Amino acid sequence: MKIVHVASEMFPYVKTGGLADVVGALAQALAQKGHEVTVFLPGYRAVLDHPEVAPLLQRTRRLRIQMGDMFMTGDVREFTPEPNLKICLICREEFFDRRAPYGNGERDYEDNHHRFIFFCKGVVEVMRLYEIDADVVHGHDWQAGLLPLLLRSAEQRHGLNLAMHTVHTIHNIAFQGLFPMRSFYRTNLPKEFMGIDGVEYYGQASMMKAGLLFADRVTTVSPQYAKEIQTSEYGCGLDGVVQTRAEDLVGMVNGIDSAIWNPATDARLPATYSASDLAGKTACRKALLASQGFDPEFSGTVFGMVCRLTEQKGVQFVLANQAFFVREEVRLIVLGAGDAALEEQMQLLAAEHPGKVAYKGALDENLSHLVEAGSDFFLMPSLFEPCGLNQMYSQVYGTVPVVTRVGGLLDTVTDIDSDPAAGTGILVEATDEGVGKGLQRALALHGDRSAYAAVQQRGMARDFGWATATAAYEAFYAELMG
Ligand SMILES: Nc1ncnc2c1ncn2[C@@H]1O[C@H](COP(=O)(O)OP(=O)(O)O[C@H]2O[C@H](CO)[C@@H](O)[C@H](O)[C@H]2O)[C@@H](O)[C@H]1O
Repeated sequence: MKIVHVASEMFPYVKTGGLADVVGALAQALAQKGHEVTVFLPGYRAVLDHPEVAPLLQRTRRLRIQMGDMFMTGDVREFTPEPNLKICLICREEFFDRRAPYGNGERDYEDNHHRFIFFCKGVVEVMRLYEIDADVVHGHDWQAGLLPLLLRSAEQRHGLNLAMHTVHTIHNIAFQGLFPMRSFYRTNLPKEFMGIDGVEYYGQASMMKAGLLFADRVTTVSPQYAKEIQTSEYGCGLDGVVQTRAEDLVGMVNGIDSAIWNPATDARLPATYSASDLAGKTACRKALLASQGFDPEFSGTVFGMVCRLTEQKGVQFVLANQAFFVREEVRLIVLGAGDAALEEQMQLLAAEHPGKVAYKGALDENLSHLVEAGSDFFLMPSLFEPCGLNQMYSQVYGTVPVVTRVGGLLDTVTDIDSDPAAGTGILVEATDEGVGKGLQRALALHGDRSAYAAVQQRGMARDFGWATATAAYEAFYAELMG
């Protein structure tokens, strides 16, 4: 099949969260299965400067993109990291040559709507220039939301076929790409799409809504989240729109990239290990504790957490339970950047209890692997979680996850009390008290070394590799094509 993915992030070139891991792994897995895969990304500074990209990069074509009543120039540069996989970067310095993809750390860039209208239009234009008649054009999240509409309108205008089918995947419905309706003219789409049956959302325009309404099929990243986003509790205001697509909506759990997240081969760790020999895990634990200024021989319980520091990830529940971490014979190690207020509170907690709590507010790929490998428990008490990757990494790294009963967490972690024979983690309610109970259950489990070891072994035996997810996407594409 000829498959085009359109996304704003892709590991290893640019990553702010799980979207990057998924796009990177899925595109590669499909290419390895013999499909002809093209991935479109914005030409961010991070990508252009990436050491694996710069030597391969070719500037291929100038682009002239209509944005309302003016034309903007840009260019497309491409590289081929491996057979069957081509990456096309839609470049325009003014839009994408910036320090970070979406904002300056304090606020989102004010021209994000122009940037991603330009990006989607650039994709369509390159597909036209290269005559890519794709079997499937698969867009991810709000940044690609306008693509189905723009594709179909370009096909009409130019009288050609660009895509047989379009798919839109929701990785997180909380981010919707809202922009002022007065900027809609920049899309050059017919006015009929401005209304309530189009992109209009409470007086603004919503790129996510455009993707949801106009893609042939909609997917999300777990069956549970597919159900949840049809409710007002989790739909973030778009539940009504999702309901209208219920028949075309499917939830498929992400995989994890076993070439990168595998304790037996992980080059980022000081020692590797497997279920049959956990000596390397002990070495990682010591290295993790030492890296945070703790005694490497500490024998209590080590809790780790790696996430974007936002309410979604339940950081507030951890902060609300700070008395637990201060009182008990435990260590807490948190890695995550994000919301300024949460960062400040976490910083304060670590500063007040330097012997017990460590916090690093930055993106650090190496440390994220060490936290996964060296902790006894991984905390992921999300308020909502479309799929989640770290709870899967944790299980295969022999680190017992403590997670809330939501979204993909519910689909991928089995509770040790509800199912003692198959349990791989601790599931809790998404409240301060629920998380507090989970922490106590973790302590009790860790106190019973043979019970803990059994849970660890069951987690490590689980297979979350991309083979299953890739097969699911292939079957889904095949069904789409009839
Ligand atoms: N400070 C830091 N340093 C290094 N690495 C860090 C880091 N902070 C986070 N990460 C990494 O970023 C990734 C986070 O992935 P998730 O899927 O858990 O969450 P995210 O909410 O970003 O993704 C959204 O999209 C994905 C993909 O579909 C869904 O799984 C998820 O539920 C949805 O919210 C992991 O690889 C993690 O290790």
